[in-house]
Amino acid sequence: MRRMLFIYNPHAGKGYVKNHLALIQNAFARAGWLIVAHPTQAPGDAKDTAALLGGWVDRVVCCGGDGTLHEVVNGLMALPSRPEIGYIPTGTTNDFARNLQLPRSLEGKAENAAGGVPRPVDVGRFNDRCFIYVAAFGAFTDVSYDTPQGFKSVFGHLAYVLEGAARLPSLQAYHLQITWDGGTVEDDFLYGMVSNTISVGGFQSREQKDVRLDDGLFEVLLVRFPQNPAQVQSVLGYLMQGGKGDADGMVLSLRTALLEVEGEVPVPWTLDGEYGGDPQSVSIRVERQAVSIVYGK
Ligand SMILES: Nc1ncnc2c1ncn2[C@@H]1O[C@H](COP(=O)(O)OP(=O)(O)OP(=O)(O)O)[C@@H](O)[C@H]1O
Repeated sequence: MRRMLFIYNPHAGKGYVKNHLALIQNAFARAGWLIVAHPTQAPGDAKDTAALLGGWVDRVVCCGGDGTLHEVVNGLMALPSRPEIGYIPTGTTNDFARNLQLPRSLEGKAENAAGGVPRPVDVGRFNDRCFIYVAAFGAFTDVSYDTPQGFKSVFGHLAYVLEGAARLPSLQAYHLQITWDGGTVEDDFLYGMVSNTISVGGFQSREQKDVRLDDGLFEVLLVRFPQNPAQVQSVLGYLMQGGKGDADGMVLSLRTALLEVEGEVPVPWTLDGEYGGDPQSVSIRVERQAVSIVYGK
């Protein structure tokens, strides 16, 4: 019998999954899986459990938000041989899940996690950690990990928006030297993002429109720090038009398998919406097709 490890965060989103565990596990059993279920007990538990038991199962089904998926991927990346990943998004934002064209109903999602086709997906290596869909620094990147989970659960997306507005005056410039496969740039930056996803927080850059999750390349968006009102307008216009154009040279967008970021001071990053530390130098490498995720028709 094929073995499945079912890791779920009972608090993700509004704790929605707690009332639907029988439906989900029934779909797994119907598809012939032997199930070991583990509700996460604390931050870090999904990663530890995936690393501890991942080598013993054929598939790990992760149920929660982007943070839980991030942890499961980090746990599995520590293994020499990795089981397939099924994903049932039940978090507040579920940004990454938008890439997977999952069925709308929870039962459909569970059936997909149990019976769908595994497809290769690239993983980003960020110094000694991994990320599945985004690593970012600068404006607003602290919002997703700075919001207490309880608050976020009740007010959902509204929390992100309110926290973001409260932080508008505290925008900071980061002086960075950034090197990628095809060039290098040194400047003051407002925001930077390395991603493997069609959108982040609902925003889509030009490169993200035709993303492939398994091409060995991540999309990079770098926004220079605006030095005068005209540049502020250019950046705002870019954001409001949903990532069209290059904002009069204020925005750089490219694709690469490697990105090195050198700061003059420590720079706080977020990885998949979780706090990623504040390293002064960062090396990001794409590990092509490092995991298999079950999705698509
Ligand atoms: N039992 C637990 N108690 C407290 N925190 C937990 C527990 N289990 C998991 N976590 C942590 O909760 C954080 C958020 O989880 P998750 O991403 O699944 O849900 P979410 O925040 O509702 O969704 P999203 O990330 O999509 O906004 C993760 O960093 C995870 O480590």
